Amino acid sequence: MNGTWHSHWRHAFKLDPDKSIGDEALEAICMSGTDGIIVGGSSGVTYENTIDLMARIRRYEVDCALEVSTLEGAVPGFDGYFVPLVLNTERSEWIVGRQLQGLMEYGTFVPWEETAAQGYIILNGDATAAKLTGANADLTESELVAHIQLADRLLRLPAVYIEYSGTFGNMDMLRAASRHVRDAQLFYGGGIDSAEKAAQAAEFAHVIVVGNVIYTDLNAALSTVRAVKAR
Ligand SMILES: CC(C)=CCC/C(C)=C/CC/C(C)=C/CC/C(C)=C/CC/C(C)=C/CC/C(C)=C/CC/C(C)=C/COP(=O)(O)OP(=O)(O)O
Ligand SMILES: O=P(O)(O)OC[C@@H](O)CO
Ligand SMILES: [Mg+2]
Repeated sequence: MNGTWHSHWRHAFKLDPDKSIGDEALEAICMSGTDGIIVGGSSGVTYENTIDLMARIRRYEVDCALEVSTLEGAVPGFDGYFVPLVLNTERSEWIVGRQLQGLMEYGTFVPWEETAAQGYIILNGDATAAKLTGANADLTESELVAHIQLADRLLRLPAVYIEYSGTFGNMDMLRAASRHVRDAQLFYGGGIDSAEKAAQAAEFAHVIVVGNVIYTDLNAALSTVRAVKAR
């Protein structure tokens, strides 16, 4: 794996600027022992709600990265930036189109040392991100392996993200992905709502990302950190 600011991560929470979280819950998340907080969402992300959330997370020492999903939500001041490229869509707008627009607008301000592309492979067709980007979520295992080779070997992306947002994914698919990743950091996110599921996904992914459960069952969310750190 490449040596970058996120290369030591094993666990991350994803906070959605479009959702509200109280101060106590935010403190518990930031002080949980997680390796990083990712700020990101696939809809309703604006400059205002992103900068608001960043300022609140900034009270804590934890690494805080922005996953840039809209042009208007590109806010300076984060510790790091992830830029998603969706690999399993035929709509070039989501592979390079919006990213080029972003670079035309903010290229001079990008902190390159702290910015990493993420090759997204979206495998839950019901996820907002899948619908938005027209992702082909019904990949066979060999198609998935080809996508991993594309991201890791051909494009040499620093990170590959197996995304099942909203549902716990097929661990056989994640295992297959993990067997074919060589240099990229493998992220997994989707439906982790217990220590058991966190441990299962962490068996194959370098980094597990926990999102929605933060807003429905905070204690279950916190248990996922312990599950990964105890390994
Ligand atoms: C000014 C400054 C300092 C800038 C630094 C920022 C920076 C590095 C800018 C670079 C410029 C640039 C390249 C900008 C373009 C960014 C852009 C618009 C890219 C497109 C990203 C993309 C493919 C978005 C599609 C949706 C997607 C894959 C989002 C990822 C996050 C995700 C899936 C979240 C889950 O969303 P959620 O809402 O929780 O979903 P559920 O409903 O399923 O729960
Ligand atoms: O919200 P969940 O389903 O936990 O997924 C986390 C993350 O992968 C979303 O981009
Ligand atoms: Mg979500």
